[in-house]
Amino acid sequence: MDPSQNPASSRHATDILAMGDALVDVIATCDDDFLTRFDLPRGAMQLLDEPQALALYDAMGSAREMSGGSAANSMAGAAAMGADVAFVGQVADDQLGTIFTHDMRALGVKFDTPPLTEGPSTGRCLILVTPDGERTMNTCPGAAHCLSRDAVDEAAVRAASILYLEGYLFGPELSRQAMFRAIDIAHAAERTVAFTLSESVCLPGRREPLQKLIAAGGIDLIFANESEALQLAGAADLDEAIGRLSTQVRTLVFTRGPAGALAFENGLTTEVPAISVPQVIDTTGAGDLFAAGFLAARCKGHPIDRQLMTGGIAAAEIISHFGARPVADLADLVKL
Ligand SMILES: OC[C@H]1O[C@H](O)[C@H](O)[C@@H]1O
Repeated sequence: MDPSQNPASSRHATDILAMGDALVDVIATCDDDFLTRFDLPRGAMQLLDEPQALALYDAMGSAREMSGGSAANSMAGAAAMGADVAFVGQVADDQLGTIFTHDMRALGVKFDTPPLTEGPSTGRCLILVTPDGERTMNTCPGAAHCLSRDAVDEAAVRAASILYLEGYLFGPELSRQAMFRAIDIAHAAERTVAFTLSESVCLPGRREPLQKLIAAGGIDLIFANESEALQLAGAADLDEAIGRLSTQVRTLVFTRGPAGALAFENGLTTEVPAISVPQVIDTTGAGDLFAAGFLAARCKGHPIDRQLMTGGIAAAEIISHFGARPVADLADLVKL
């Protein structure tokens, strides 16, 4: 049995330790013309350098700032649902880094990666939300992509039932090596390694090393949306993707937006419908909060359908307002 599913026999100090981009989100609304005018990739994520980020920031309308980062959002959500969680990510010794650190700790997430004292500033993600609730992300990763192997604390990885890795951080060689080190430590300690895909891991130059890692048994659980799963597996539909990936990964979890979510584990497919919301305000963080709910329920030993449902409830909460950090009482909503 996957040790992450049986808390009684695998009581570790931490439920989940995540590695991901440490970012502060800058969120503004815009119309579709704005995206066209600035040639922004609607519904996707692109990387910006510092001058590009400053130029886009100047052009954006009034914005609100809040801590973000995909895996960091997941840990914030999992903590809110009662999981004991930790985060490894790189900030700089600056104001945004202080804000990010404060927010993580205030939410109960253990976050001890020392800030960079020289080099790039703390990363930020300029997010534009169109009237249909779709988010377009423009990330200036800054310090986040300076995360190195030294930031991985062996004892902290060993102390967690699940190591949760974010696809965005798999791009730069430096942080990819940090992830490899964490995977080695986690597997030597017989922990579960979960990986959330992002569209960026499907880029040439990233997809191949990820496929190699998967083929070598480096990942036990994958989270993906439908399009990421098809691209990674080189498949035409989800059944084909499951057929290919399930020989290499023990648990596959696919989110399908309004069509719900499904998991493939132990030869069985489990599907759940999406939770409907009165209005989709901002889809930022939907996948992050889905993973948070799924893992929080898994760590409490709930069955796979409850894990999927919990992910769906958390995702529904996050798309009902601006920003990728929960505002409602998630613990009360999911009642784990
Ligand atoms: O998944 C959403 C997150 O991705 C980006 O990394 C942003 O920080 C945002 O909060």
